Amino acid sequence: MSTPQLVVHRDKELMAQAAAARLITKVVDAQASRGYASVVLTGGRNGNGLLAALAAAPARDAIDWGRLELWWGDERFLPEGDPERNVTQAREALLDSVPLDPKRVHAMPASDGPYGKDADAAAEAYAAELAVAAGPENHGPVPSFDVLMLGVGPDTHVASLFPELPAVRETERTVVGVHGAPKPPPTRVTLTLPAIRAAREVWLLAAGSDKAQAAAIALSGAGEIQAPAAGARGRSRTLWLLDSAAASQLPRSLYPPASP
Ligand SMILES: O=C1O[C@H](COP(=O)(O)O)[C@@H](O)[C@H](O)[C@H]1O
Repeated sequence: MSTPQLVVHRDKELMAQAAAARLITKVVDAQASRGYASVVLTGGRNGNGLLAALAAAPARDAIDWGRLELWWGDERFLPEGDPERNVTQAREALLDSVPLDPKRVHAMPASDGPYGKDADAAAEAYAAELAVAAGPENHGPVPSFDVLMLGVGPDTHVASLFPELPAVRETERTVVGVHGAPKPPPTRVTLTLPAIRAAREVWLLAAGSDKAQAAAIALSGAGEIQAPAAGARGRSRTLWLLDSAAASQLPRSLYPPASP
């Protein structure tokens, strides 16, 4: 697993634009070398900000949208089309305005879908979908995602892995249902840390002063059960993309002050 690297931008707008530019390059490179790219999207303000910046970037046309596999790191287990669902927000920010192949858009099940209100069954089904997509060259029952993005909650949660809840302790299953999440809605579906760690690159997005303490805790040696963001690592690269407000409480050893 890789050691976290940090990139700090002036503000959240610049962070979103720079992350969008970085994602375009990553996807174009993967498509050039392998024919397709696979990306895991995150919900939350910073993830949606990145998607909106991508929608506004002229270079977005460099991506072959029909050869992009999209997955989600977590979902709020709500009815299809609910405005609080991560996929609904992603569609609004970007997905509805680009020519994706619907067969390659792997949204997590909704609470009015085939599994009804059973978030555990929905999680099992998503795990099976991931397993089908994983090839023999992959490291286990999930594809080797090119980039897996994660927002970071003020409590250090990533995806729907909240501190101390059973989901963050999962070591076998790749997707689990979450019950009693401290952030609404209480029922969710999430990738687990083993699935997250199958990604080539994991990018953690943190902008705003409400993320400063979480970033400082996760990057200062905290355990992943207490601070799930600390356990989110990519196989080749772990990249924290921050704005200066979110970086404001980092220890100086990690983020030295700018030279005069
Ligand atoms: O509920 C969620 O929250 C986190 C963080 O969101 P933010 O708005 O505080 O940035 C997000 O990463 C996750 O996907 C989402 O379901």
